[in-house]
Amino acid sequence: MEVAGDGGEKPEMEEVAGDGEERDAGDGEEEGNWLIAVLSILIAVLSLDLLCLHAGDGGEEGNWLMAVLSILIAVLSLDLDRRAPMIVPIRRLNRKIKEPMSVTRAFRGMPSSLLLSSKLTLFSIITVFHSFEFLEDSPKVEAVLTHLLPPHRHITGGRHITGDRHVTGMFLKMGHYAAIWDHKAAIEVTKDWNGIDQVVLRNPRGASVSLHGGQVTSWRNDRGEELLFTSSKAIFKPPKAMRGGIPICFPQFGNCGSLEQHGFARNKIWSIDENPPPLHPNDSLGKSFVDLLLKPSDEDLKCWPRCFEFRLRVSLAADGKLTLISRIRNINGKPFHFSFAYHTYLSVSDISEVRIEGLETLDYLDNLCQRKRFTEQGDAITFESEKKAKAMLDFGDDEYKQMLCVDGAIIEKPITLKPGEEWTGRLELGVVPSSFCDEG
Ligand SMILES: O=P(O)(O)OC[C@H]1O[C@H](O)[C@H](O)[C@@H](O)[C@@H]1O
Repeated sequence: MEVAGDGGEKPEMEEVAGDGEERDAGDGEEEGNWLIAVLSILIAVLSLDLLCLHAGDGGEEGNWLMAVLSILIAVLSLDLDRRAPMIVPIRRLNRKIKEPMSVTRAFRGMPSSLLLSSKLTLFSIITVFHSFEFLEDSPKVEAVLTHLLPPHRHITGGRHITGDRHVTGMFLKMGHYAAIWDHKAAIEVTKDWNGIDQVVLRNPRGASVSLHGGQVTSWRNDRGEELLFTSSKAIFKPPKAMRGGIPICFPQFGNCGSLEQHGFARNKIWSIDENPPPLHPNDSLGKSFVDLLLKPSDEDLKCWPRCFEFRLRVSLAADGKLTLISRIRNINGKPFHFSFAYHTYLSVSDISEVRIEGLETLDYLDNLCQRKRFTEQGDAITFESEKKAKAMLDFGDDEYKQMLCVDGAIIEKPITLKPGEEWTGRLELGVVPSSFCDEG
């Protein structure tokens, strides 16, 4: 498998050419148009036939109308193959929004007759994008400590408090690195500890993602140092997710629902999606990445009867930034709700030196206090002890000192997806020079 920017994947940029651009015949969409055209010609012939049969008996007006309309539809459908005029307004519309291609290209491969109804989907995607972003700035936080850590903040050193809280962060920065660009970005499929396929991203630092759970198990800096935590007591046996890396919690976070703890996605075998709906070119070019797919099995449908497709892109940029993009789609049936988390186990050298900034004044639910709601008062969260490690089989008694979870999550107010709608949630992890290190 090859990566974009390395000659392997057709650059997605080609798809964003000008509004009047002609589309390639043979891009897969013409099948629907041809079908409509052939059906329309058939109706036209039938109408003309009826016209002959009933000539003079007063019913021919309706038949003429149908024949003319069918011919018109046939001509339009054939024309769609050449110019796809219905796609143009959607492209124009997308120009006005932030992420045009991620939405426009989601329409590819659909018969043109469905494009109009897809516009509704377009808006719901945007709404979801916005509501997801809204949470970052909202002083009234709906989820448990939902916030985007602002750039140039650091995680290191500080004051001490105790807690087991859910902290959500979409961009987390820490430590120090020097950037080196390596054009030999590539991915490689190997086996994980259980013989299950895992994808290794090399760009030039490394990251690994197992098809078991779609779980990122490793993310390294340019010195080969591991940035994600894995417990020395981790159990590497399905069906449980191993303790470490970035397990995906879906369709439920924690035990707030009828499903198993953190939902079933982290315990399932995902597949590699060779032909995913495209994302923005910036999400591909110059990065090594893999697209994974999870669809419900018959067994999943018994405990959670919702028709969904969960696409996960894991990508590694040349500067070492790790990005996870989840796209969850309701493919038919009834609306459904879900909660979600990237359960990000970060490796830290000493938890007593860790300091999380950027969450002040936000609300949180404290798991160690029966999920009571509090408002964060301090200028940073720090840790002085813990209360759960000893009770956890797959976690060393003292390992809490080397581990910190800061999750991008939707917890308190689940996402609702109507049929055809898609939700996207993005997690970006980067390493930046710490101001604390600089001061040192
Ligand atoms: O043990 P797991 O099912 O993997 O859950 C791991 C952890 O997930 C969340 O962070 C919960 O708040 C913790 O209470 C729980 O211990």
